[in-house]
Amino acid sequence: MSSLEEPLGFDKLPSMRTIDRIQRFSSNVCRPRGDDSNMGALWLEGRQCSTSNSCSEDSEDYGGDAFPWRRQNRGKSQGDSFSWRSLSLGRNHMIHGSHENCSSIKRSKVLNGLPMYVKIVEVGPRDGLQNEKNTVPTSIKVELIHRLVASGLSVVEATSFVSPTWVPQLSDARDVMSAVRHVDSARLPVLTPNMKGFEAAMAAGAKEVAVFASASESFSKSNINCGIEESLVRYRAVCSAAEKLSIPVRGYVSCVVGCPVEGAIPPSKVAYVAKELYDMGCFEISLGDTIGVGTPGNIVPMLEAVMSVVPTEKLAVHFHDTYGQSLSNILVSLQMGISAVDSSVAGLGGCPYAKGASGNVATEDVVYMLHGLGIRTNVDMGKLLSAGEFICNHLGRQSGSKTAVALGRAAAECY
Ligand SMILES: CC(C)(COP(=O)([O-])OP(=O)([O-])OC[C@H]1O[C@@H](n2cnc3c(N)ncnc32)[C@H](O)[C@@H]1OP(=O)([O-])[O-])[C@@H](O)C(=O)NCCC(=O)NCCSC(=O)C[C@@](C)(O)CC(=O)[O-]
Repeated sequence: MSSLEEPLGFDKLPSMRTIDRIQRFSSNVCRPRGDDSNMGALWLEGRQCSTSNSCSEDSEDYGGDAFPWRRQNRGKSQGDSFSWRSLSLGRNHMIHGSHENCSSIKRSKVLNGLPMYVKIVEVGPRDGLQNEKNTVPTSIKVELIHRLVASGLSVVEATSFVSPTWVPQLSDARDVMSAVRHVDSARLPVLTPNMKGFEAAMAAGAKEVAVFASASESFSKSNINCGIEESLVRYRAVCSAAEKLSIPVRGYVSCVVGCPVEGAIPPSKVAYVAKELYDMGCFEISLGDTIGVGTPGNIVPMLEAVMSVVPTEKLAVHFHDTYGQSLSNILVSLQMGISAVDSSVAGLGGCPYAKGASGNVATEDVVYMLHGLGIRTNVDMGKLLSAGEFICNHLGRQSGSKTAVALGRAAAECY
């Protein structure tokens, strides 16, 4: 067994003793109801509601030492109640996800440190499609972006201004960006590996960019043809040019727990690269488990190391689901105070330069879990499902989202 295949122990994990107190309310999707038919909704022990209906922690019941990393993600709620929009699955069939309000949420020692709102960064049109063998027409990519934005996602990574030799699938970056540049209801960042990419992105109308470094020297070389230090020099140039134009720059760190060449990556290396990106001006650092080998056992120490040098509210997590660990990794990240999560519609994705990398965690599955936890995302599940169905139909394959498959099956059974 290689070091990547060996899961780490549970000694770093928060206690899950009370997890069995969570009771899931089942739903009958064929029978429209407005009361308790919550798709994925959980009654949580541990959240209390003030008169303003914002959930608060029961700090007395909840010894602060148990989760020393719990911190500031309070007060992100933008509304007064958990109100699920009705989810349309077909002609006459609706799933009502009304969670009523948080007064219905009971107390939980395990789950009450979670944020009230999670920002989802949809990476499907970029990370999701970059590895597709067959060329996806520009018009399909543009339509996908429009559908994802229409579902309520506030950030949709649109494409990459990288070398067309390296990533042929995204060689239409300029045309994609030109077609969506006037979208103003969401942010549409694009990847830029160097100044050439940055300048091309600006010329095409991009208003936000992302740079992507690696915590693995070998992966950096195979992905962007230079080592970590040289990549940081390039990204400093991009950040400096971006600052002059008031363009926000997001920073990625890939291979945060494992590299296809080097194996396990020490948390200190991840922390180093994350801090460099932060110091050069990246407004948010997304920590990518590029090949999906992480478990909460190694994600927790990695996050602890990064959080010691970069503020928690500046961090996002980016998981690939190779070993089916993404949702547990996201949950533990939320418990540690993170409230920005990358995901890809229908679970599309994988890096062409990371052997063995599978799809990103599916946005539908993330939204299902978050809504089940009573966490707001502003995403309309019905519209998200339809965006996933659209791209899967085009690609001629079943969705990689278990939620999409289950809800699709449930809808079909209604006919
Ligand atoms: C970085 C380079 C460009 C270096 O590639 P290089 O071959 O070393 O570049 P070069 O500077 O030697 O130039 C060679 C040619 O490429 C051109 N070139 C140079 N730059 C650009 C550009 N921006 N756009 C278009 N063309 C470009 C340049 O103009 C020149 O053209 P020529 O003169 O020969 O005609 C290349 O390695 C590259 O594009 N790599 C990107 C690979 C990629 O996109 N990988 C997937 C990203 S996913 C990821 O990193 C992980 C993440 C973020 O998803 C998180 C996670 O999952 O964990």
